Amino acid sequence: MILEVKDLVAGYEQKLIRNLFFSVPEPAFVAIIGHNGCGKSTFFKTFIQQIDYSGSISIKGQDIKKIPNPAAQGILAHLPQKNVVTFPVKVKDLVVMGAYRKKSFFENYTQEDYETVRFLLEKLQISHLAERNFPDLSGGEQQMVWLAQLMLQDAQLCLLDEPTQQLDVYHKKKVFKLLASWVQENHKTVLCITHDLHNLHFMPGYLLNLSKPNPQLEIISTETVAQNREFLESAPF
Ligand SMILES: Nc1ncnc2c1ncn2[C@@H]1O[C@H](COP(=O)(O)OP(=O)(O)OP(=O)(O)O)[C@@H](O)[C@H]1O
Repeated sequence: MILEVKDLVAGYEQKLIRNLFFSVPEPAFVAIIGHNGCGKSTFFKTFIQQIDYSGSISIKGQDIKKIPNPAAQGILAHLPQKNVVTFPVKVKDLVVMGAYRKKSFFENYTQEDYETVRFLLEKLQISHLAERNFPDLSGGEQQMVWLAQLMLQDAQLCLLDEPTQQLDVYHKKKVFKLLASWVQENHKTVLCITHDLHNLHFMPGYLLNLSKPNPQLEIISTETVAQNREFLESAPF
C-alpha cells in the first residue's frame, strides 16, 4: 500500500475527522473534496504533524510519525493553500529550491539543477516567467511556480491544498492533466484538495468527500462526481 489511513481522529474542540479509514493501493490521484470548513486542510495537517491526532497514517507500510523528516527524505511534499514570499527572488531561483533535500547545507545549486528547472518550467508552459521577480507575479502565475517547485521536490506523496484555486479555466484544466501525468508517468501519489469538481471527470483516480458522514474512497467516474456534486450542493449542515 502506498498510503494507509487507519482510524484517524483529528480536529479542534470539534473533531472534524472522525474514524477515517482508507487505503491507496498504488500511486494514484486522490481528490479531497468537501464543504468549506469540513476539515480538508486539517486532514493535511495530520500528515505534517501540525495537529495532534489519534489513529495512524502509513506510507509504504511505515508510520509517518516514525519517519524522521519525511520531506527531507523525499517521502512527503506539502503545498499549502497560502504561501507568501515578500522578498525579491527570481522565479527560477525560487523553483530551484525544490531541490534542497538533495543538497548538503552549504552546497550550491548546480547547472544541472537549473536545467531541471528549465525543463519543468517548460512542462508547465511558464518558461517566460523564469527571470521575473516572484512577488510581482499574479496569484495564478505564482500558483504555477509553486507547482514547478513541488515537482522538483520529487516526493512520493504530494499534498496539494487547492493548487488551482486562483487559476483561469484553461490553466485549471492544464494543471489537472499535468497531475494525472505526474501520477501515471512518474508514479507519484497526489492528494489534492479541490472545489473544481467539473475538472475531475477525466481524472483517473479516486475522490474522498470529507463532508460525508463516513467518507470512503470512491473511484472517479461521471456518476460519482455527479453524485458528490449533488451532495455538496445541498446544505452542509
Ligand atoms: N487552529 C485552529 N483552531 C481552532 N479551529 C480551527 C483552527 N484551524 C482551523 N480551524 C477550524 O476548523 C475548521 C476546518 O478548517 P479547515 O481549514 O480544515 O477547513 P477546509 O475543509 O480546508 O475548508 P476550506 O474549503 O474553506 O479551505 C474550520 O471551521 C476552521 O475555522
